[in-house]
Amino acid sequence: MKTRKVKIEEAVGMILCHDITEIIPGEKKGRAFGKGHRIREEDLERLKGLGKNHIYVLHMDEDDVHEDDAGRILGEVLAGENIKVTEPYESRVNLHAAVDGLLKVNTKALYRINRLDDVAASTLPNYSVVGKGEMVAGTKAIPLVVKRGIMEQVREIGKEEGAVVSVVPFRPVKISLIITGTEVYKGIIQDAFQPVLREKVEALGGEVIDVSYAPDDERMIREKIQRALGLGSDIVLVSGGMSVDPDDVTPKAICSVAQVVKYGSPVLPGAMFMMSYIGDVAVIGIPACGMYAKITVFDLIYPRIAAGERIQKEDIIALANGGLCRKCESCRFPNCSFGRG
Ligand SMILES: Nc1nc2c(c(=O)[nH]1)N[C@H]1C(S)=C(S)[C@@H](COP(=O)(O)OP(=O)(O)OC[C@H]3O[C@@H](n4cnc5c(N)ncnc54)[C@H](O)[C@@H]3O)O[C@H]1N2
Ligand code: MOO
Repeated sequence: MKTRKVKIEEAVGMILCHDITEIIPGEKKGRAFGKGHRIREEDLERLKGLGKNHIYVLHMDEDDVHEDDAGRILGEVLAGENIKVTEPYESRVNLHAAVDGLLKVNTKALYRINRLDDVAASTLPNYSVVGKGEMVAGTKAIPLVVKRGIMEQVREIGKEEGAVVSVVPFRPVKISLIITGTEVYKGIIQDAFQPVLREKVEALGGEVIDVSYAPDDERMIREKIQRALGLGSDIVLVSGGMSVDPDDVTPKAICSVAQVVKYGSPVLPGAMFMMSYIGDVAVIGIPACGMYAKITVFDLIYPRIAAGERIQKEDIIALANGGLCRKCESCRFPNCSFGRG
């Protein structure tokens, strides 16, 4: 890239080769003059007001890519399924969710792109629940022109690793709720679990097809799980009785019919969580914190299952970093560090 510095008085009639930005603190940040603008006599006062006594006139070499074109290439490479890309502004391109769903970030590709000089890309955290239209990633060039070779490497990473961001829509899953606890079963206390779980699954498009109650009895809980399977459930949620009391028999009941992925999660709240499967049906043991804490491990794992992911042991272990809830007075999840390691 060759640049020539000229006094603005001498620049009248010349083509501006870069944007000039105007910032009025607290009021606006915007383009005062765009790339390609021919400097006119009447522009001089405004340019001086922006602190510009000189402008750069650019000569771009064959192997230079203008920042806006670099932004376009980055957007193209980053965008996967259900992503819409904006036009560049000062090289920045934003990527938006085209549907409601689960954001998937290809972190390896993201890191490889960011290891290159002169380009940057950032995303919302992997596995965020996003709404249609929401911005999920942004990307831009750092200098005014980027070497073609760098942009070729960006494209190469895209070819090797695939897209960086995509949104997977939630499946219309069928859910059975099994609420355990002798005190609830006998009507000594009112069930407070069902409304919490129902709201969370319905928010992501799930349908509660059955709700049943069981006392702290291993055999009866097992029978309820088997019954839920017979009803064609995609997901079975079993609440309560997940801890260490002699009456806490839910883990045993789940173990007796399902393949356990993991009992215990490095997430607080949610330590007594159990993830298991019977074939493709996810059977999840949810400790009582899932009822009284606003957000638990369930809120981190459930959206992934609803989006069709099969949860592995490593997925649960990986939640440890960022798995500690700050217990803010007023919960701001997902705009906080919980589950964002
Ligand atoms: N000695 C220890 N005690 C506890 C531990 C521990 O490690 N050592 N872990 C704690 C953690 S962490 C959690 S979380 C809870 C897990 O509780 P459970 O899943 O076993 O829940 P329950 O014992 O069945 O019930 C606790 C509490 O909540 C009420 N409950 C349960 N289900 C309902 C419902 N559907 N509606 C309304 N209320 C419900 C129940 O009556 C109890 O009062 O364990 C800690 N303890
Ligand atoms: O399962 Mo308890 O998990 O931490 O509040």
